[in-house]
Amino acid sequence: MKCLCKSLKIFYPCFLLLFPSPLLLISLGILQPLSYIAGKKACCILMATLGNSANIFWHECPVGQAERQKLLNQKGCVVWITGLSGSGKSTLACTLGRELHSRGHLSYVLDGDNLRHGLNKNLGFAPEDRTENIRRVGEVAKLFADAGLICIASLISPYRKDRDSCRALLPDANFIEVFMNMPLSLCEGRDPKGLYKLARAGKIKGFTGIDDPYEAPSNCEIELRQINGVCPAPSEMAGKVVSYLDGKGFLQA
Ligand SMILES: Nc1ncnc2c1ncn2[C@@H]1O[C@H](COP(=O)(O)OS(=O)(=O)O)[C@@H](OP(=O)(O)O)[C@H]1O
Ligand SMILES: Nc1ncnc2c1ncn2[C@@H]1O[C@H](COP(=O)(O)OP(=O)(O)O)[C@@H](O)[C@H]1O
Repeated sequence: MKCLCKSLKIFYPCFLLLFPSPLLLISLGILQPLSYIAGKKACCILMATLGNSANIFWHECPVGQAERQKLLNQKGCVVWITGLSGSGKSTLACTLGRELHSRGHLSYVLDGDNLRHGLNKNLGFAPEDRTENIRRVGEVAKLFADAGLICIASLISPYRKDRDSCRALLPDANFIEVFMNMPLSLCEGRDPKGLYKLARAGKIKGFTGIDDPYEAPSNCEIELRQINGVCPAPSEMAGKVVSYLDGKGFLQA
């Protein structure tokens, strides 16, 4: 075996030099597969140029998502709550987090307002800033799901293409979009932070629902709305999400 590996070590690079495949030639400079055989193990290192980074390598760790999920007895996923300011996103996120916790499930809330105090404090509310905000949170949510957690993201996330980009980061079933379909009049009537009042007075520019668009989802998994003009209690809405997660098998490994 050792002898075979030694021969491969010598002959494999020579073979590639003498007979480079068209695919290898095309990929040179963009993606360079470097294979080596050592002892009984064969591993493949991918060197890539991604975004603005060159010469970066993916390092695979021995403990994977499946093992973490088994440890936690649940499946990692992202519950993405979208809706107007004042529609009840944060309330639902926290109620859901509490409910999952009481059932013995590990979740984590990524709230737009809170993240803007740290990770996203260099971003404002111009369209490109909102897009970057959602992109970052989408990537963080993906990591939490990979860690095996039920990640609850609650952000206005007003643009459909940005939410769809976050969805595309995960296997489709693992991104559960929850639309807080509450009328603007209800949200504005609540106005717990007085922001709608300021927006109506022209003191805040580009406020979602007033002078910046909110694009309602067209393919969400869960839609929450008023029933006979009454908004369901947060616990009722959280219950719907828990039932969905349970039904799809996320609450077991
Ligand atoms: N111009 C403008 N438009 C909308 N919202 C505004 C704006 N300025 C400040 N705020 C406050 O910021 C909170 C929304 O942050 P998000 O990160 O969720 O927004 S976004 O997804 O990037 O659009 C939002 O919090 P919620 O009310 O919890 O939604 C507001 O309190
Ligand atoms: N299901 C609900 N029924 C009644 N009031 C609610 C409900 N959900 C949230 N609220 C109230 O509405 C206001 C806005 O809720 P919040 O969760 O902060 O919304 P968002 O995060 O979308 O801005 C808060 O004062 C909250 O107490």
